[in-house]
Amino acid sequence: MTLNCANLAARVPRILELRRRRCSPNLVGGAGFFSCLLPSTHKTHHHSNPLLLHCSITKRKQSHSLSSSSSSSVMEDPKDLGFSSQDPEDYSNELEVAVRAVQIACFLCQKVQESLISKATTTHVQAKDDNSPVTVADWSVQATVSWILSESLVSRNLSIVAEEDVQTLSKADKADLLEAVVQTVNECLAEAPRFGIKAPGITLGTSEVLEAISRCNSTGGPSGRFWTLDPVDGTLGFVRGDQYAVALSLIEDGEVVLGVLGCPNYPMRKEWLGYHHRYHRIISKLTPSTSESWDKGCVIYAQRGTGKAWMQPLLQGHKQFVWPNHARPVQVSSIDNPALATFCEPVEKANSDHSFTAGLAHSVGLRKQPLRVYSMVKYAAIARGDAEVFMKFARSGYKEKIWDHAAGVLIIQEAGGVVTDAGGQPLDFSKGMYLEGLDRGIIACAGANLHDKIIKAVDASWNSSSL
Ligand SMILES: Nc1ncnc2c1ncn2[C@@H]1O[C@H](COP(=O)(O)O)[C@@H](OP(=O)(O)O)[C@H]1O
Ligand SMILES: [Mg+2]
Repeated sequence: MTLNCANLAARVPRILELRRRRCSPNLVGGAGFFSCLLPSTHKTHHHSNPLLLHCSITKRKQSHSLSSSSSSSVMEDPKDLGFSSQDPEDYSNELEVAVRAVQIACFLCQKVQESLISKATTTHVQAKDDNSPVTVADWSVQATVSWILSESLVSRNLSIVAEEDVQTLSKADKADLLEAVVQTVNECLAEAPRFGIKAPGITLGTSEVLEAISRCNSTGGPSGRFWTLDPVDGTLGFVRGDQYAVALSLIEDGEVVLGVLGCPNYPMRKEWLGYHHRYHRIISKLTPSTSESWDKGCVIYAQRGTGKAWMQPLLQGHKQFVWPNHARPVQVSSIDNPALATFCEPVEKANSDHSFTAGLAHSVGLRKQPLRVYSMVKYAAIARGDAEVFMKFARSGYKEKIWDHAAGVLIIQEAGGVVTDAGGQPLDFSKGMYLEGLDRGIIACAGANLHDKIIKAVDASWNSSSL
């Protein structure tokens, strides 16, 4: 099935509508993270979240039109973006809690990754039944985020679909591992006040940590509200000291409404994304941490229907998190010439057929070497305008999980991009834990032109492929 601009418009009218209304396409540049910040007028809305220490959400009065090329360091009220009172529900409280939780999760992952690498220990890396790795960080992040969400969002029944379960951790011979998880969670939550989240009154015990992990046992579905969490997406990248992501999304009645992606190793200079991780580590040791040239790590997030995606740095050193933590808007690239476009894909051949995507790249005129990156950092790269195409074609029979895509898909869409399956249909998050009905593969692009070309190329070469 092919997709041209007309039927894309029919399928994803909201994306195109937002593109028409969007700001100047040049907001994302190679400049430093904190550039483009404009002074703005603020109003403060107090809310009564018991767990947020800093009980204010800062919103900006509409001070310039949407067609302005100005950027801002603050969250915008969806109502300021021209929605009426019937427009999307106000998710600002959930968004703020989710971003803080992901910041804390990134802090936790950085500590665990440093210790894994510096001690060259494999004790805390386990193999799952499918032989994929799982670490102390996976369980600890799941417990921490689950605990923060359940304590912070008391007004709603909390439902979370997440990657890890407690089976391995609960085995008698895994007592050391469980102890390491409990300790990691408590050390991390002790730092929560720095992120504006109240720490537990007393240290969490083993049963509370296990309960927080196993609470994430929802299976999703077509109705109601649930979160998806991939505590450490790209665990292979994580254990290798490379790229990985923390991915949190909120899904309501089958639609992703919030997406938050923490990317602790994302380099602020996009050209570093393609360098080998060992090189990164050598350079980061040689470069003072204050140096602009080696700033890394960000949290990217978006709310459905706002037409904007935001990026903020990870909290550095011993600083206090102040919402919105210097957030600035990000936007997809305006490059639509395949010869100039960068295409990214999974590092592992087992996760996506590199020879099939090489054939597609050749037939649509993508000339650059593929950028192979672990995890949903690839979605972040498209949303930030650092790459233009992401393709994933898993082996036949593999079922994609919703937590591996939900946050990234929404962020790309709100940043102005297009994400569909290889038949041009939107990904369906309403069918439970898996992206049931996914047609062949996933294609995310900065714009409709590139997307259209790739969809046509898939159709042309599919029958002769081995997939
Ligand atoms: N055989 C397979 N085919 C496709 N995707 C797979 C796979 N095995 C695992 N994955 C998914 O690919 C994710 C990693 O993505 P990438 O290859 O882009 O780095 C894994 O996430 P986890 O690391 O969270 O398990 C896992 O969900
Ligand atoms: Mg994953």
